[in-house]
Amino acid sequence: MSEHTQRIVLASGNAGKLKEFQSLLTDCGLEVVPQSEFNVSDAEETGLSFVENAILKARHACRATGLPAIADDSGLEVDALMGKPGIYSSRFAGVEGAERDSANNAKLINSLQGLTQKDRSARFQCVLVYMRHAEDPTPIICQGSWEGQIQHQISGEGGFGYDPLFYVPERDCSAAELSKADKNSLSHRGKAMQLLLQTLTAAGE
Ligand SMILES: O=P(O)(O)OP(=O)(O)OP(=O)(O)OC[C@H]1O[C@@H](n2cnc3c(O)ncnc32)[C@H](O)[C@@H]1O
Ligand SMILES: [Mg+2]
Repeated sequence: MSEHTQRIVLASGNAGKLKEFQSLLTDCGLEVVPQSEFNVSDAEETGLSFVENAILKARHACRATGLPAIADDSGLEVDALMGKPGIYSSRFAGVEGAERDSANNAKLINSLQGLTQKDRSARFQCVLVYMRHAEDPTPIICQGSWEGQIQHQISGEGGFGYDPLFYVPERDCSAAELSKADKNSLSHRGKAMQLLLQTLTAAGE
């Protein structure tokens, strides 16, 4: 990483992700500013993969600000649902705004009714894209995943999204019951961010 602090836009409108990024990026020498501070709107997620959507988000933020951007596209793959909701995780129940996460969780609980623990395997996926400018032909792409199971009921107050339903075998609790630091050390996002920081450091960027 170069000696001066590089301002980078964080191309996400998700407050839960932003909090996690803040702690993942402290002391890394980067000044990461949420896209809301530049009044950047949410990008249209028209891709068919996490990679495509993360690129669309990053490019949209680069274009609007003229700065490098980091974007995250992530989601939950449930084996019993053949990998759904996947890239459509935030749109699973079709509800926007403050009720979105609870509506998605309620729909997931209903979708898996009658299934025992052995049929509830699932994983979070996260793709991070670092784009230097809107026409960057070689964006850095890093991925992380996190294996777990879908609980029958929600538990815990932390995290966001599907965390209250995501059982973490290593800790015998839900992702919403982990401390922030513990979630970051285990999670799909934490793993992808570690890879991204290593790659940026190795490239001297
Ligand atoms: O696109 P941006 O603006 O970043 O915000 P978003 O919430 O729409 O984010 P995504 O399009 O990447 O959708 C990912 C969804 O997957 C879920 N998700 C991703 N990471 C998660 C995590 O760490 N814990 C719980 N749920 C998560 C959550 O419901 C998100 O809304
Ligand atoms: Mg989104």
